[in-house]
Amino acid sequence: MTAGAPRRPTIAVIGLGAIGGVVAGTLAALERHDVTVCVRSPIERLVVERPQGLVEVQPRVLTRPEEAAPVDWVLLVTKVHQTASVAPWLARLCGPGTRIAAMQNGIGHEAHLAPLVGPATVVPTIVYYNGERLAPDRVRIRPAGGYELAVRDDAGGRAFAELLDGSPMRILRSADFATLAWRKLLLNAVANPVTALTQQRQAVFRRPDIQVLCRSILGEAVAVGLADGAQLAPDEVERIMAALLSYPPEAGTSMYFDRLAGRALEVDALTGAVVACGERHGVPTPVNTALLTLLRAVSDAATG
Ligand SMILES: NC(=O)C1=CN([C@@H]2O[C@H](COP(=O)(O)OP(=O)(O)OC[C@H]3O[C@@H](n4cnc5c(N)ncnc54)[C@H](OP(=O)(O)O)[C@@H]3O)[C@@H](O)[C@H]2O)C=CC1
Ligand SMILES: CC(C)(CO)C(=O)C(=O)O
Repeated sequence: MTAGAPRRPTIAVIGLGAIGGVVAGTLAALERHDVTVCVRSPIERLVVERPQGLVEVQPRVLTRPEEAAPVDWVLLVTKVHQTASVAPWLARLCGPGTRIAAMQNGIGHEAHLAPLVGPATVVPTIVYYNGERLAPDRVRIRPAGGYELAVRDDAGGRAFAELLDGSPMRILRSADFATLAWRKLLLNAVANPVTALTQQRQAVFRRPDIQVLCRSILGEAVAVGLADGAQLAPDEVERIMAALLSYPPEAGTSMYFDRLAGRALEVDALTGAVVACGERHGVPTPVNTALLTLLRAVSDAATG
């Protein structure tokens, strides 16, 4: 750094998979930040395939938490069931001024993360783009809908959005983040289980019989969301169906790729969250409960 030049924001990305790889590559390509990736296996470079063209970057790579020091931003981009395993990274990277963008599907991340982040502030972030990991050092983004990301319209959310200023990422700032988080959970309640259980990419949602199933999953989940305080619309089921069908047919889902690879599924944070919330509010969820049972059996067999 030259004398007098402003200090570059420091950003550590934990979870260099489909979503983390895209955001790490996008941030590093801006050349405004010091981007570090925290990984289990080192990489030489990171390539992001975007509709705007390829980006190739060489972020700083750390493989051991002991090498890490507090940063301005941590981007937490593991699956939710992997969060506990990154506690040693969080312990080293989080200081009083650190903000943590929780770029994970599901709801309630501030509460889940509170025991792990010490004095740092959690900034929940919704991810709409579809990511696919093609190799440990290569990812692809498939955008869908009007935005790639959404944040709360508060100081933390706005600061996160500023990190990506000048990039192709379109970021929604919302005064009703809780409702957006529920809408994203509704999308995941159909997209992820159906692709994982059928082992088919999102083309499967073009089938009329699958659409009937999706509407029953969503009918229950919308009732749960409303009971939980989300401001969902009277035609919410159809809105989510339209959002689902806005993804390209060749897109997978995060759970589909885990199923293909024989990894544990992020089931408790998604279908599990709908069922657990339904139980709390006394809203029956028989279809989602059946999916939960099937997904847990698949996931347990994979890790067994
Ligand atoms: N994929 C998608 O299209 C979308 C995903 N999401 C959400 O984003 C989040 C991330 O999903 P996605 O990117 O698909 O997941 P991936 O499985 O592609 O990536 C997860 C990454 O976390 C890493 N990781 C896990 N545990 C550790 C650890 N202890 N130390 C270091 N690294 C670790 C994995 O590393 P390793 O390779 O070593 O296992 C992997 O690189 C999830 O909550 C998902 O639901 C949201 C929107 C879309
Ligand atoms: C909405 C969707 C399906 C986009 O990829 C997703 O969030 C996921 O794959 O987990």
